Amino acid sequence: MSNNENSAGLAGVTAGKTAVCTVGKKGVGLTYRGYLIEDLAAKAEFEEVAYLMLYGELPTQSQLDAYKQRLIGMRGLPDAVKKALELTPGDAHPMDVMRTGASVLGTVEQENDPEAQQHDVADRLLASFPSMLLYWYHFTDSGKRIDVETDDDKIGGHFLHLLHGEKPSADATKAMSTSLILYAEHEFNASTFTARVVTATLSDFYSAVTAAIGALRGPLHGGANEKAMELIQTFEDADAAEKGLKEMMARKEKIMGFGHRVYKTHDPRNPIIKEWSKHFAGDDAYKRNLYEISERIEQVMWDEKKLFPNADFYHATAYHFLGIPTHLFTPIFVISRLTGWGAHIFEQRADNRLIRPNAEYVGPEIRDFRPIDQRGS
Ligand SMILES: CC(=O)SCCNC(=O)CCNC(=O)[C@H](O)C(C)(C)COP(=O)(O)OP(=O)(O)OC[C@H]1O[C@@H](n2cnc3c(N)ncnc32)[C@H](O)[C@@H]1OP(=O)(O)O
Ligand SMILES: O=C([O-])CC(=O)C(=O)O
Repeated sequence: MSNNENSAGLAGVTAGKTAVCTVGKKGVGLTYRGYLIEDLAAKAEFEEVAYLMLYGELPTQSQLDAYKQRLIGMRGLPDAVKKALELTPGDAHPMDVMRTGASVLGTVEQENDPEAQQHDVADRLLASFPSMLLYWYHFTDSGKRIDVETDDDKIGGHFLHLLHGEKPSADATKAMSTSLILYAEHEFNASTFTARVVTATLSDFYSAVTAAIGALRGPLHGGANEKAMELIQTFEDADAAEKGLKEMMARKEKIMGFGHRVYKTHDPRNPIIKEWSKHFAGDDAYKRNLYEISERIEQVMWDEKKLFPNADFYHATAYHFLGIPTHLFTPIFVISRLTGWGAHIFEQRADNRLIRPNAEYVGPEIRDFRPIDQRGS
């Protein structure tokens, strides 16, 4: 491990080894186990990428078919989880619902023998996260207890089916699959590093995942896609966005969905999801306006600050055009990133050492202790 001087936020510090992913490596912006994100997004299904993450190699056709069937069979929720979701308030943030759902499942289907169980636990969470989220969503919205076990073979299609109550179009399913691929993995980002820290204490898979969800929830990480949507919707048109953005920058406000700790000029995931956003905007006046507002924000951010959209920015309008409510955006990131977290949890377990860095002490020198009755009022 290197030990840099100015390492606030561990910026620039190499905190361990991984064979899962490269981020910002010259010439190859993002790779999962050696495969370019552009190839995976264009040519693979999300379930292939999930398999690559969790089992180490791309599946053959028969392995993929079997894997999809396995995931379909793992979508049901135990009664205890349903009851807990029914008791969770409708105004809870859906990321808290994901965290709670994962935690309750971990009490019912405990991981007591990681070596034997860890793949089952990872697949179970992957398969049942959409069920948890949308069971809670419909129950608290309308009191309806939905059947969470559709026969859609793709997780993205299954998600949209549960959300809207009808089978999605092929286009919508493809867009969701691409989105899930883009969000699946990103080296030592804050949530994955959190999962590894928890794992390194020899804790269980569910604890690592619930902690990771907590880290992903914040607007400096996964929560940025929701904040980006809220921002885009505050502007009437592109000109108003330009004016508003400049005022925000004058006030030194952060614009969510822009900038990145590792990428310095662009995020390779952005053009891929931007294309889907543009595709769904089409000629529809309302959607076109939101897309144009987004493009103007992108332009202003580059002209004024040389900051570029990260993976979250155009995910906002892409999801919005798919009819997904804004507060469900970051939970979709959870469904996808579970695969990356899983890969890192397995990798950490295979070559473990407690993660426990030092701190530079900046507090007071040793001083006299005064009993409480001598400290004044
Ligand atoms: C999928 C993901 O998790 S991608 C990241 C999602 N998060 C966001 O979009 C939140 C907005 N972006 C940010 O806050 C940051 O760019 C981060 C958190 C992604 C990276 O943070 P860091 O590497 O610590 O960079 P830091 O926040 O120090 O920014 C460096 C400089 O750029 C500025 N800057 C960075 N991002 C932004 C932004 N989105 N809006 C305005 N200014 C920004 C900072 O104010 C800072 O300026 P200064 O040097 O004048 O103080
Ligand atoms: O790598 C990061 O810091 C954040 C990010 O883009 C991700 O987790 O997808």
